Amino acid sequence: MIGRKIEIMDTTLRDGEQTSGVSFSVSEKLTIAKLLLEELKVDRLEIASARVSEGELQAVKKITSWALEQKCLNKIEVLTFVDGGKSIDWMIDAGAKVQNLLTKGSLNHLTHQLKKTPAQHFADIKANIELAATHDIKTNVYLEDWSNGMRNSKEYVFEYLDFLTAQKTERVLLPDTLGILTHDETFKFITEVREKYPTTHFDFHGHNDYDLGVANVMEAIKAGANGLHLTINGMGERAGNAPMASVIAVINDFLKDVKITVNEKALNKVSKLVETFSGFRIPVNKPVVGANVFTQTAGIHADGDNKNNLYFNDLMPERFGRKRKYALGKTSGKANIQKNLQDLGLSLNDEELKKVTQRIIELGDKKEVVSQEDLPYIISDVLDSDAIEKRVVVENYVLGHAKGMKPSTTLQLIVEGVQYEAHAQGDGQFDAFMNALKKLYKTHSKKDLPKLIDYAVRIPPGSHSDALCETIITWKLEEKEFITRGLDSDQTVSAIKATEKMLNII
Ligand SMILES: CC(=O)SCCNC(=O)CCNC(=O)[C@H](O)C(C)(C)COP(=O)(O)OP(=O)(O)OC[C@H]1O[C@@H](n2cnc3c(N)ncnc32)[C@H](O)[C@@H]1OP(=O)(O)O
Repeated sequence: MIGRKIEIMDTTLRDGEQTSGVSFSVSEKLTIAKLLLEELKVDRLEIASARVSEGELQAVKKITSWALEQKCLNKIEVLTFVDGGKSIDWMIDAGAKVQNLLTKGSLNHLTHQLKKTPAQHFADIKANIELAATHDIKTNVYLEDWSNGMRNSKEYVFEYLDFLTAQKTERVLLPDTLGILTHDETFKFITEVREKYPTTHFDFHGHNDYDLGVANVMEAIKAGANGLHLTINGMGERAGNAPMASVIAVINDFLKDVKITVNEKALNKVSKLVETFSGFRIPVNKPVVGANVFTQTAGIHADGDNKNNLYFNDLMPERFGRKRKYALGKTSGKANIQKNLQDLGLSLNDEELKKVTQRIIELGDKKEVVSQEDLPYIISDVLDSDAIEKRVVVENYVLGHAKGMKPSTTLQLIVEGVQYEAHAQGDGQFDAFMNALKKLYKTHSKKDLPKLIDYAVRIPPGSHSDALCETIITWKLEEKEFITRGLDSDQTVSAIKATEKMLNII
């Protein structure tokens, strides 16, 4: 089995669409189909179940007419039923040329759902395959509930496979329909069918109910499966199917004798598009495609990467069209900040770096997530506050806001070493703060306070986090206007910080 080619069949548009709450539009299905074949370069696509709806028929028509032009109609597959020809009529109308015929792979399903004997079922299947052939439709056959069949009605499964392998079919599709297999059983069952039917093409279709989807797929390949059914982002019925991105990474890194055509660099792009169209959110810790999986959070990791990429593994983000990131927060050390500064083309001396790191850790302690885009604002705020000599310190304050009462502030201010206190009310918390400040100034200083003439609050431009809020205040003293800024996770506090800066520069 050296250099053995494994076919990758993507069933995002069929089984993936069986994710509860997901329904792709006609144009979304066409866009995804094109991307899967042209950029991701999977071998085959299952795009729908027959007879489902008028919208599904229109989507299949659009995809088959595009595939006909591209000369890849043989890569487009539709799940059909043993229904006396109704599905075949639907296929003909839709212009599809490969059916994946859903048949019963366990005696339990055959007896209780179709309520037929094996002989009746085989006769119906034979008729279906022959009818399809007269319309130039090729047939792959699903043995639905095959994994249960292997556990509980193996005699039936082999009787059926004896019959099926004598029919004119392209591939036999072996689903673990209910996601019940362990990796050991998957290996054992696939080995059994492989040994008994050495020339038959077998696909394995794994579900993820026990989170064993990827492990089972790996064992199926080792046992000799010829093809795999996968979905983007692991979408699919119940807990979903084996996820495309993880499986491709596993094959490329651990099953080096297996050949696949999938372009791993396109995985992230396709995953994001499917996420957008389906509304099915990718968990942030989903291997390969999750938002967090290439982010180093711990300071020790960033330090190790600085020294000799000590915390890299083979899953390099660039392989998948992504980039490594270094998170900013409570667990950041100087190395995390350095990595982000390098990216932004900024540099700080050791003392500045220490202060900026401290500020980020403080924000992290308040559960704030700081983005790389916040960094320049934090640096400017830390260095700016540092550059100003602090004659006046806003030492303590209580901001009161209660329904049916006027907002109020008690303020303690230190001016050149002496502490003063005042209480005032206002129209809002900051207004109350300013009124308390005015009282103190009137009593203890000969200076006038500048007039507040503009007050703007914003999330720092470009920031992708909600960690910071910037208040920009324009003041007027005599004829001179000037601006101070305050940065904090709290809006009122950021305004108070801007005010404290003003007090120290007038
Ligand atoms: C493993 C999988 O995920 S298989 C996924 C199969 N795909 C789908 O189910 C697609 C969505 N399904 C549908 O749109 C509908 O169920 C349809 C159009 C297929 C059928 O709809 P309805 O005629 O309303 O039937 P309903 O959904 O109530 O029941 C399914 C029928 O299919 C029968 N059936 C089950 N398996 C098969 C099969 N492999 N071949 C033929 N018929 C089957 C059932 O016995 C039942 O028949 P009954 O009504 O005579 O008892």
